[in-house]
Amino acid sequence: MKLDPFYLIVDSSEWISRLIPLGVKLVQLRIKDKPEAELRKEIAASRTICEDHGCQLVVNDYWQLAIDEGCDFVHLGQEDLADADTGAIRKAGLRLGVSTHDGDELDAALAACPDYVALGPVYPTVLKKMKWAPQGVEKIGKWKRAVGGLPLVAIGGLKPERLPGVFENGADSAAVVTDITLNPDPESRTREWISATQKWR
Ligand SMILES: Cc1ncc(COP(=O)(O)OP(=O)(O)O)c(N)n1
Ligand SMILES: Cc1nc(C(=O)O)sc1CCOP(=O)(O)O
Ligand SMILES: [Mg+2]
Repeated sequence: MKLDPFYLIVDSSEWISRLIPLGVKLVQLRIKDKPEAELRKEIAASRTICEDHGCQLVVNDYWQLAIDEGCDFVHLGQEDLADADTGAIRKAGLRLGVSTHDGDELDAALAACPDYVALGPVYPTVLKKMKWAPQGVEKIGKWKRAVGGLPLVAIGGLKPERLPGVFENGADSAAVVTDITLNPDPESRTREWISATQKWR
């Protein structure tokens, strides 16, 4: 399986309606702390937009809602992975991505037979407090050797000028939040990301 090299992460269907029509082909809906009814609505609305634009939709955390709404992927962190029914995710035809931050987490992720593995934070991130120091791009090469043919997603502090180092070290896709959502012109920045990743598409 090949992942698009530009992996956008946003926290609402409103962002999805703004940015996906620009040509984004892989997006994660990452919503925290909302009631289930609202989450379900957000996922359903995002799915419709993604389907209309040929974009794959990844749902973070809420694997059952992702199954119910017929999304493409579920992304799970290590704690969510321990609690999730990965058999049900697969049986429903969804693919699975798993976060990793150290060697033990990589072993646990690989044991779940995911469809991609994410490594982060490659650079410092302002989005959330992390208990891991920035990994650096060299760690991407180490991870790629360990995951073999499995797609590897790099995440954390990524910007267009950091992409050559990320891809040259073996990442297959680069995930981004704040470089786009906190940019004064998110639409233009999204277009920049699409063209900056073209060479790896
Ligand atoms: C592509 C990608 N990589 C890593 C994460 C982080 O997932 P997780 O560790 O579950 O943390 P939260 O995003 O839930 O705060 C991700 N979401 N996407
Ligand atoms: C959500 C998330 N997970 C990470 C991990 O290392 O698992 S880093 C991260 C934040 C990514 O946001 P930005 O592109 O703004 O740095
Ligand atoms: Mg999570």
